[in-house]
Amino acid sequence: MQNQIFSDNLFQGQRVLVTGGGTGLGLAMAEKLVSLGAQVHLCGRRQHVLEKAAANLQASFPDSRVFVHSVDIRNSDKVDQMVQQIWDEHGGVDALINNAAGNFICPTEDISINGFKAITETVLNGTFYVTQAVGKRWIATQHPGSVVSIVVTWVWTGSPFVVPSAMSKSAVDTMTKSLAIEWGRHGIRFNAIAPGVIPTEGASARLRPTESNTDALVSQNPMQRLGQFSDIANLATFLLCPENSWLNGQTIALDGGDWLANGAYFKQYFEWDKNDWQVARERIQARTASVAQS
Ligand SMILES: CCCCCC(=O)SCCNC(=O)CCNC(=O)[C@H](O)C(C)(C)COP(=O)(O)OP(=O)(O)OC[C@H]1O[C@@H](n2cnc3c(N)ncnc32)[C@H](O)[C@@H]1OP(=O)(O)O
Ligand SMILES: NC(=O)c1ccc[n+]([C@@H]2O[C@H](COP(=O)([O-])OP(=O)(O)OC[C@H]3O[C@@H](n4cnc5c(N)ncnc54)[C@H](OP(=O)(O)O)[C@@H]3O)[C@@H](O)[C@H]2O)c1
Repeated sequence: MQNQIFSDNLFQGQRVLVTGGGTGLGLAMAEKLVSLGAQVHLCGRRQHVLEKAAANLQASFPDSRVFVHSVDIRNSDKVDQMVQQIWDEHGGVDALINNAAGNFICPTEDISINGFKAITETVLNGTFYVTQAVGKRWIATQHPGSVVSIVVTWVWTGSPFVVPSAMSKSAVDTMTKSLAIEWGRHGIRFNAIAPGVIPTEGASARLRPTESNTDALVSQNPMQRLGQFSDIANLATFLLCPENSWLNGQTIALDGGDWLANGAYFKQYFEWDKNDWQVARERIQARTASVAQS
C-alpha cells in the first residue's frame, strides 16, 4: 500500500530536511520519503517530540537514517547553525520541505502584537530563514535542489479569523513563484502544496478548539471526505522527484475541490459571541501550555 504509486528506493541517496517534521503532516511526508529510501532531517522546537518521531521511523524502517534538530525557525542564527551542521556532518540535503507553522483562530481586532509575531515570524520569517540558508549553500556548490512549501487554500480565498497565517502563507506562496524564477537557473525548483482540511492534533486544537464533529466539512466537500496523510505524502513525494525537473513555480491545491465549491473556511465563527471566543482562547492556550510542558 505504502509504495503503490512510487517505485521502491525511488529516494535512495536523497537527503531531505523537513521543518515541523516531528508531528502531523510533516511527519507523514517524512515517513513516506523514508519508506522510499531517503535520509531525513526533522526540525522542530521540541527535542523529545522529534526523538520519538525518529525512533518510530527507525523502528518501522530499520535501514533508515533519521536525524533531529531542535531549532526554533524564528531564530535566524540557530537556523543557519543547523543548516551548517547538516552540511558539515552529512554533506547537505537535496530537498527541503517548508512545513513548520504556527496558527490559532482569533478575531483580528483582538490579536496582540506578540500573537501576530508568533505566527508571522514562524510562517513568513522562519520559512525564509530556512530556505535562504539551504538555497545559498546549493548555489555556492552548484548543487541542484527542490523545495516544497506547505501553504493552505486561503492563499486564494483569504480567511477570516486567521489573518496573520493567511498573510504569511500568501507570502510563502509568492516566495515560491519568485524563487522559482530567480533560482531556476541554479537547478533549484520551488513548488507548494495548499491543503484543505487534513485532520491533525496540532491544527484541530487551534482552529477548531470547541468542535470535534467534522460531518459538515465532509458533506460539503465535493469528494465527500477530508484529507488523509497519504494524500499529502504522495503529492510531496511527486513534487520532489528529481525526474520532475521541469515542474517549477506551482502551488497545487489538495482539498478534494473544497475551496472551489465553498470558498473560505471558518465562516461559522461569525455566529460566535464574546463568550464563545473566550472559551476558544482558553482551550487553545491551555493546549499550547500543556504541549510546552510535556
Ligand atoms: C485548513 C487548516 C489550515 C491549517 C493551518 C495551520 O497552520 S495549522 C498549524 C497548527 N500548529 C501550530 O500552530 C503549532 C505551533 N503553534 C504554537 O506553538 C502556538 O500556537 C503559537 C503559534 C501561539 C506559538 O507559541 P509560542 O509559545 O511561541 O507563543 P505564546 O504561547 O507565548 O503566545 C504568543 C502570543 O500569542 C497569544 N495567543 C496565543 N494563543 C492565542 C489565542 N488563542 N488567542 C489570542 N491570542 C493568543 C499569546 O497571548 C501571546 O501574546 P501576549 O504575549 O500578547 O499575551
Ligand atoms: N492540518 C491541516 O488541515 C492543514 C491544512 C493546510 C495547511 N496545513 C499546514 O501544514 C503544516 C503542518 O501542520 P499540521 O497540521 O501538521 O500541524 P502541527 O502538527 O502542529 O505541525 C506544526 C509543526 O511545526 C513545528 N513548529 C511550529 N513552530 C515552529 C518553530 N517556530 N520552529 C520550528 N518548528 C516549529 C511544530 O513542532 P514544535 O511545536 O515542536 O516546534 C510542529 O511539528 C503547516 O504548515 C500548516 O499550516 C495544515
